[in-house]
Amino acid sequence: MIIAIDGPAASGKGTIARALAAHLGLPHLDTGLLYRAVGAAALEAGVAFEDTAALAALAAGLDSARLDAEALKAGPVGEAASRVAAVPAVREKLLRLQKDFAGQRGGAVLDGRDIGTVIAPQAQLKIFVTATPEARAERRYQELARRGEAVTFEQVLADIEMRDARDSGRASAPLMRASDAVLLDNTGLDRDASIAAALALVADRTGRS
Ligand SMILES: Nc1ncnc2c1ncn2[C@@H]1O[C@H](COP(=O)(O)OP(=O)(O)OP(=O)(O)O)[C@@H](O)[C@H]1O
Ligand SMILES: Nc1ccn([C@@H]2O[C@H](COP(=O)(O)O)[C@@H](O)[C@H]2O)c(=O)n1
Repeated sequence: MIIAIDGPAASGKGTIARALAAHLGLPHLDTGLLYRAVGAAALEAGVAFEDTAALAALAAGLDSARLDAEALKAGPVGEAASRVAAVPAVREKLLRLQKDFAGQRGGAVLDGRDIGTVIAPQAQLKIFVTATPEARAERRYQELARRGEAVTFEQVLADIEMRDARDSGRASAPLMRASDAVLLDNTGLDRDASIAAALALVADRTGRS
């Protein structure tokens, strides 16, 4: 069974994806980490976001087995990820890896922006997770504060709104709800309630509880 989870920044899609994967015993891929890794590599190498050939080369050379999720979740990397993710040649280089992960025997859970629309349109269950920008910014602000990053709520909200606009507005595989995706707005739901709502969708769709 393939489960595709998409949604805007800090909506909680990764939290849900991990929980569903653990519950069902399926492998999970946080596809945002791939774009974050390319963005981080571009920042480190001083590659301009306009240099699409160099960005594509960074994506092609990515070692997905050696991603440091903790380091890649740092605030500035998200903005860089969103910039490189708008480059079609970068997306092209990361496509095969994601499609292969989705297509592995037994199934998988993937979360990102284009899983239900591009990576795994054949998924048995698609969930589009969202919440208000303010709720999402508060969650991410608390997370960054716990990590010791010196940011304000306003900065986090501005970053999220800018990223959402870029991710939704780009020509290549924009952030959007697949026509057959179930909408899960978890604005008023805490972490556990959000996971429970997603588990109920799994049970409803597959009969597995
Ligand atoms: N329903 C919820 N209520 C409150 N906090 C939540 C909820 N779901 C997730 N969180 C917390 O919000 C933060 C963002 O969640 P998560 O990383 O799962 O979002 P995401 O959509 O995967 O983010 P990203 O855009 O970085 O991929 C985390 O600190 C997580 O623990
Ligand atoms: N399938 C995806 C996943 C992510 N992106 C881009 O990466 C950025 C960072 O992703 P997070 O999930 O870690 O926030 C995101 O803002 C997107 O630009 C993508 O394009 N497609």
